[in-house]
Amino acid sequence: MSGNIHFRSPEEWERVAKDYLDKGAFEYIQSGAGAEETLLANVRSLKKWTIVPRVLRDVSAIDVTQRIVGVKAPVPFALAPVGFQTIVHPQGELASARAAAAHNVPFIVSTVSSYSLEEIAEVMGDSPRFFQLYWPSDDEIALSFVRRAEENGYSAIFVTVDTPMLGWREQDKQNQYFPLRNGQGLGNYLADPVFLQKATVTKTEDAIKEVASRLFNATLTWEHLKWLRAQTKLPIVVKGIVHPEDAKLAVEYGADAIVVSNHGGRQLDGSISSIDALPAIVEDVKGEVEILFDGGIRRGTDVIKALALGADSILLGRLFVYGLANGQAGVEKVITQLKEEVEIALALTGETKIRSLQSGVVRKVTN
Ligand SMILES: Cc1cc2nc3c(=O)[nH]c(=O)nc-3n(C[C@H](O)[C@H](O)[C@H](O)COP(=O)(O)O)c2cc1C
Ligand SMILES: O=C(O)C(=O)c1ccccc1
Repeated sequence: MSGNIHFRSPEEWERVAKDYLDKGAFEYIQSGAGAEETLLANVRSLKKWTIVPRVLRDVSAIDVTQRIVGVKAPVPFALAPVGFQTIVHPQGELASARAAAAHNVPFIVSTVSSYSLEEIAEVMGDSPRFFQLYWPSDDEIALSFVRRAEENGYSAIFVTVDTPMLGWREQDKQNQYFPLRNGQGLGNYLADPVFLQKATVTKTEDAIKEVASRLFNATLTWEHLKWLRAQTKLPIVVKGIVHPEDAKLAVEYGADAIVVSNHGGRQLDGSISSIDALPAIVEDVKGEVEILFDGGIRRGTDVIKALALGADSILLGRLFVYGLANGQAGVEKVITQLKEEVEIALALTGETKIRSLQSGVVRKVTN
């Protein structure tokens, strides 16, 4: 149910979230790394791409369904993996997962979710879901996460590769705001038999230390991906690619899909905007691997631009997180609003199907 939340623009969703949340939590979500050049560039570069619509093409029957990593979805977007969702709403991932399930929109559970992947699966029934792996410093724990995902109906593993360590987050340092340090985002670790066997956790403080020391793995290479490929039959999605050479390597190492993403400008500041990274990657690997896209998507027209430039589907990050300030109803409203907006934008572009969108309908302005 979307409750009785009335229409809100993306800017309003953000403003409402800002009103609801305390400063540390809101800025943790909103901010980017360093001087926030990349955070801004994600949004600004999307605005530089313009749509050049076609007319008189009978757009009376619109179909925005799309396959997303093996799932037939009613919309060409899914909810991105976002950790620590209880900093936004007490129901956290349970609320956003229920919202996704209500509309059959794929939901991606982060390794640092506040609720465990088992708890989230339970509220989702048979609705589509994927698991995002922050590969821990211990391969046995990594494998245990993957097995739990397999056993609980997650139908793909997203391996995030742009985070061998956390980016330089000035806002969070100023606010001294680190959700992990407050004991958030431990859901998957605290429910993991292999982790519990290896770590001494008698109180929350110990748990935080034990997780923090294992959470990221700066030794990862493409060989790890090869190893994972041999361990699971689930599709593997490599999240966090912006260089075409890495897109080719992802194909070579057996990825089924990639996410063209710079982590919403939260990792390497000064790195290329997602939309500017997309065309070269599409040119090199389109057709060999499914291409997902995220970064700066706030409106239906942004979705159309990224799809026209060759993305197969989109992940929503902050947009749905701002909706979550209003719980499940807020996330549902974000989903239904964006769906309608995508339908209208597709028709007004002069197309009736997502897969008919071609790069000929977009042009980059240079001024
Ligand atoms: C608060 C927050 C937490 C995030 N946590 C994760 C995470 O746990 N794993 C991950 O792969 N990406 C994470 N991301 C990145 C998103 O999956 C996505 O790439 C990004 O938000 C897309 O940009 P957008 O917010 O402009 O849509 C997070 C992003 C935000 C804003
Ligand atoms: O905030 C993030 O973007 C994120 O992905 C993350 C993951 C683990 C710990 C801290 C941040």
